[in-house]
Amino acid sequence: MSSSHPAVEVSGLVKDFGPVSSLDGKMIRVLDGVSLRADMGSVTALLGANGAGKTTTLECAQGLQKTSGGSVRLLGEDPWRAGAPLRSRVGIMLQEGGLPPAVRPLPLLHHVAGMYASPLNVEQLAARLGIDSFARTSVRRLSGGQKQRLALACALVGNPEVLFLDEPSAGLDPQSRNIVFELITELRDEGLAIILTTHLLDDAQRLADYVYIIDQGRTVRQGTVAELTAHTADAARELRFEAQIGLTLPADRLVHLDVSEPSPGKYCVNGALTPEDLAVIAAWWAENGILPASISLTSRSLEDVFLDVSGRSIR
Ligand SMILES: Nc1ncnc2c1ncn2[C@@H]1O[C@H](COP(=O)(O)OP(=O)(O)OP(=O)(O)O)[C@@H](O)[C@H]1O
Repeated sequence: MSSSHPAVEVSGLVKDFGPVSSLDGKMIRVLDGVSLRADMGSVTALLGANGAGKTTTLECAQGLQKTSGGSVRLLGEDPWRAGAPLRSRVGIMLQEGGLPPAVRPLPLLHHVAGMYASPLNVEQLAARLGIDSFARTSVRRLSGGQKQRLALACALVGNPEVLFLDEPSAGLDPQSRNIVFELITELRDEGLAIILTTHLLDDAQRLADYVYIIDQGRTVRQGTVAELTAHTADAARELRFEAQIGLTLPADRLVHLDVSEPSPGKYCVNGALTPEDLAVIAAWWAENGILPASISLTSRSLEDVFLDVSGRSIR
């Protein structure tokens, strides 16, 4: 497996679509300077809201879309000009799946496997992804989550070095999601480069070694999940607890924090909480004979980072 190049290197990527009739025939710029790098043996996530430009970035990196500017390298080559040898080293799972409706899963997987020099064992892969349980059903009758698992198997069966996954957890129930996530982690540990898109912060948080936040066609923040969530200057935490309705919290002793009762009996203290603040709150509970029904303390999440950089929630 070659590791002399990054698996994917995108620099200043620009993509225009059009001409668009509703814009008087003008072009529309959907990517305006996306840069990223994905390494072998790592999971790289492109995280962003619907329409941010994640799929278009992947398609340019895969050579499925011609770029309008900037540069793209896939395993050291220009993917738009590259031929079959490069494509055989790359697995792609598109968002729509692109599966032929009339075939059954196992013949389809055998067919795809037959196009590669050293494919994975079809039966083992099918068993691993639970595809054997719906092996006799034609693609058109599969549920969304079943199609998703089959599309993942099709992307994998050629034994690729680089795997692109567009929204891999879309439509999966929690059990299938765990199976797919375990497989992705295992493939990463075996040395594959995995590049995935997601608008689910939890997916990025659970899977990604490195995250690029894409917003309005630009890379706006990048780093490991730990780096992105650990800006000391704004290391926010949130304390939530449930108790009697209508309590007045000691806001005068917590002046640097945001103290609220967002819904009756549910209290929230937000901001750069210190151990001393927690002691103040615990003392106030004791003084007033309050035993909360539930307490939670959470750290700054990727969601907060996304809010910071884009000014809005990802959902
Ligand atoms: N062929 C096209 N012609 C015109 N505009 C397009 C075309 N393909 C995508 N776009 C626009 O480009 C923008 C980015 O789309 P893209 O699919 O890359 O976003 P995304 O981040 O993957 O979103 P999602 O999470 O919804 O899949 C959107 O505004 C979309 O409408």
